[in-house]
Amino acid sequence: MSQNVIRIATRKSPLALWQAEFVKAELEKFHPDLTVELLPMSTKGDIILDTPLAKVGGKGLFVKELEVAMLENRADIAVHSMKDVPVDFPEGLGLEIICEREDPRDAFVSNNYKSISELPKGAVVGTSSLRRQCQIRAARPDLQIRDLRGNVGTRLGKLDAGTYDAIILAAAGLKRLKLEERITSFISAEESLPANGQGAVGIECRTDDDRVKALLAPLEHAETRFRVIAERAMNTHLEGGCQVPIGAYAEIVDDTLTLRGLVGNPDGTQIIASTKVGPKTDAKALGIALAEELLSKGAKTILDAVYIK
Ligand SMILES: NCc1[nH]cc(CCC(=O)O)c1CC(=O)O
Repeated sequence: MSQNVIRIATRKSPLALWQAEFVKAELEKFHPDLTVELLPMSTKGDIILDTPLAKVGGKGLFVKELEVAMLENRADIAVHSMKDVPVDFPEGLGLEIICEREDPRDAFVSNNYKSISELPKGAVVGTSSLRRQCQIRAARPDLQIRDLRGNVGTRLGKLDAGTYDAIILAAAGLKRLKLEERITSFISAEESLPANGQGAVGIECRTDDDRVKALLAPLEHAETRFRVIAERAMNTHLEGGCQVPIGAYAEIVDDTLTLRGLVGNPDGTQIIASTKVGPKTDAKALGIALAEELLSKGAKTILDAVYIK
C-alpha cells in the first residue's frame, strides 16, 4: 500500500458514510498530503431488516464484512458508532482510536406532541431498542411500543407517514445528518439512560499497522475514551450486546468519573440501576464493579430471559 493512502471500509447507510467522511476530513486536516479513500460495503445487519435485532442474534452484525476487508488488506480502517461495536475483536484488529463524543442523549421526535409525558394514553411509539422500550414503558406503561427499523431517514419517513405518534432516535445521528430540526425534545439521561458508547465514533485498524496508527493518533479524544471504556466494561461484564435492555452512561468532572448503569426487562416492569464513582483512570474497574453490583441485584435473571425469547 502506498505510504500516502488510507482506505476506509464503511457501511453504505447515510450515517455510516457521514462518519467515514468525518474521519476522512479529520485525517486530511492533520495530514494534508494524505489521500483518504472510502470503500463502501453492505453488511448482514443492513440486509436483514425485517427481524428484531435481538432475535437475529449474534453481536457484530454490522461490522464483520468491514473487519474481513481489513484483515485481507483491502482496507486499512473502519469507522464505527461505538454503540454498535462488538466487545471482542478478531485476532489482528483492535479499536485504536475513540473520537470526541457528540450528544449522547436519545431524542424524542414527533409531529404532534412535545415530549413523552405529553403523549396521550395508549399512543404508539416507534423504537427497536429494548433499552429505550424498557425505560419508556417504565415511565408510561400505557404506551404501545412498535418496532422501527431501517436507517435514520427511513425511520423519519415512517413517522411522517403516520405509523407512529412519536419515535425515539439517537440525538447524535440526527445532528450528524443535519436533521437536528427534527428533534422535538431531548430525553435526559435521567429519563432514558443512553446505550454504552452512544454518540461516540471509534476507529478500528490492524493492531500491527504502525503507519496507520501514527496517522490516526491526532483523532484520539482522551476524555471520551475513559467514558466509553467504563461503559463498555460494564456492558461486557454483563455479556450484553447493543440489543439488550442495558443502559450505561459515564460523565467526567475534574478527573472523577461517574458511571450510571441499568438493566431492565423489555416491558419496563423491572429495572435494576446503580452508580459507581471513582478516578477516571479506574474506568474499566468501575465498569466491572457496577456490572457486578447489578448482577448481584438480579440483572442476570432479567438478561437470561431476554436472550432465550
Ligand atoms: N443502532 C443504530 C445506531 N447506531 C448509532 C446510532 C446513532 C449515532 C450514535 O449513537 O453514535 C444509531 C441510530 C439510533 O440509535 O438512532
